[in-house]
Amino acid sequence: MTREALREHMQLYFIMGSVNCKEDPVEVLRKAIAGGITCFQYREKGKGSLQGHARYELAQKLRQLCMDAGIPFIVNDDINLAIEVQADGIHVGQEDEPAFRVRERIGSSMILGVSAYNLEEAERAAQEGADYLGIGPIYPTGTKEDAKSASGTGVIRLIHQAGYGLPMVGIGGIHLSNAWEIIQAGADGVSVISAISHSADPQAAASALYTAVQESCAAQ
Ligand SMILES: Cc1ncsc1CCOP(=O)(O)O
Ligand SMILES: C=C1C=NC(C(F)(F)F)=NC1=N
Repeated sequence: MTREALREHMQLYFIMGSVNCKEDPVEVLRKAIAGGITCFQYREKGKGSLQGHARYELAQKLRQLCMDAGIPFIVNDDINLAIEVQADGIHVGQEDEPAFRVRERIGSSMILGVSAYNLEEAERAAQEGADYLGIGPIYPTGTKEDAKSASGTGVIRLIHQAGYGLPMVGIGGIHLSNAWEIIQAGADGVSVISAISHSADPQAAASALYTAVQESCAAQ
């Protein structure tokens, strides 16, 4: 996938695991896709998360939905699972394997996403061959237990101005009311978990977010 195609897919990047949903994760993703998400990450983490065969089974079902919809299916952290289910990509955080080692394992065909909290981490990720960056947490979030303190949109502006040219999304506490600030600061899109996964109507939530991002991009 070209960098520009990937940039397009970063507009509304939904992330979810079974822990983030009250309903059946397969149904939540089906609705989110109907609402217009442009990329999906399977992030099975935290208390009560699925392991082993149950995790593999769910990953396969979610991957099939993404394939049918033509959107990238990214796996968080679990490189073996990503390779096993032939995911389109892997996303790693700063505490995980260093990006350059992950790249050695997955090769150049898989998408490699890397989390960055500040300019220094973004710089290192760019040097180590990341295909996109996830910057955050931008706003306070209750979804990731060990999240660092919310940085605000300044770090997105800083990294955008550094001009690495990598597609990037903001993440952390993003909702319909603040999505425009993420785009206005220079991100190519927004990444959300609870704004969609906790919604009574994931399709409507995704659709509203997608419209908000589209309008913010047009205003840039
Ligand atoms: C995975 C992750 N990384 C930084 S914040 C976060 C959680 C984002 O969840 P939400 O969109 O519900 O705030
Ligand atoms: C911790 C994370 C930070 N950013 C992203 C993404 F939005 F995909 F870039 N995913 C994560 N799991």
